[in-house]
Amino acid sequence: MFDINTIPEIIETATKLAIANEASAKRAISVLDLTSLNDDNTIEKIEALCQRAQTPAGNTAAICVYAPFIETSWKTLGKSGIKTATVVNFPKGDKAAQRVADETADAVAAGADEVDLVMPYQAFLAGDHDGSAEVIAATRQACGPFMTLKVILETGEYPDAKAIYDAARLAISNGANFVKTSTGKVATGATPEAAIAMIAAIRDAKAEQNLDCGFKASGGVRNTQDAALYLAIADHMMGADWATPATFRFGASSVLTDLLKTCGFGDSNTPSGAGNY
Ligand SMILES: O=C[C@H](O)COP(=O)(O)O
Repeated sequence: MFDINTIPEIIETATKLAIANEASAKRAISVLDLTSLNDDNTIEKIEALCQRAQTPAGNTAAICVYAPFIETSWKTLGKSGIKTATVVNFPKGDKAAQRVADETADAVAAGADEVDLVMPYQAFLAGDHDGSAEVIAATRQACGPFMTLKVILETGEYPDAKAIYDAARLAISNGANFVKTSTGKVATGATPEAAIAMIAAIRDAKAEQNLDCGFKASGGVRNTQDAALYLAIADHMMGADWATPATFRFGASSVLTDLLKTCGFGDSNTPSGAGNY
């Protein structure tokens, strides 16, 4: 069972373990969902994003785009092996279950490999756990059994780490393949405290329910040092070989520039004027 009092100790240990070097930058690139969720996206910008995901330090795990760009993404990514992720019920998490299921079915039909769902966090925080579970389960069903479903908790809006832990347990029980911290659209994105609560939920769901789930840190992950700290938290809590693209992701729009710089590539892989799609 999760003990909230262990958080400072875990952060202290992980901070000592976190090293912002080339190895951790390369590892972060391999688990990165390179994200562009801006209102001014265009086909050309998403094509450039897909090119950028194929970096001189290795491919990212996925790109994450709004639904109208799913087809552009998978066509541009071709046989690179990089997945196309999209978002549903985004960013407020306030749509009815049937509407979210329809949105998900459309994303699947358009060729998305992965769906990032905003859980009805406001309803959850108001005590409506059944309503939240219904939306997650409906999305799981629309995805089918094999598609990767990431459930965004929007942890910056929660009163404490215990509420984050409880929301993560609810998401995992209802079919999440990943629990993800944030949309990037509210003031507070990923934090080490939220990561620890969510990874504790992942660990407990495995031990108590034999359910497998991964973790995605998103929102405000800006540099190699940030990435190294989240990887060190996962290594410390789950073991050094746990975090792979199947279990761990970063969702970030701008971290790639610093990760490449750490790998010695400067801005050479950054198209002019880009860096924050
Ligand atoms: O899912 C990822 C977030 O939308 C990206 O947030 P960011 O722009 O703070 O990196």
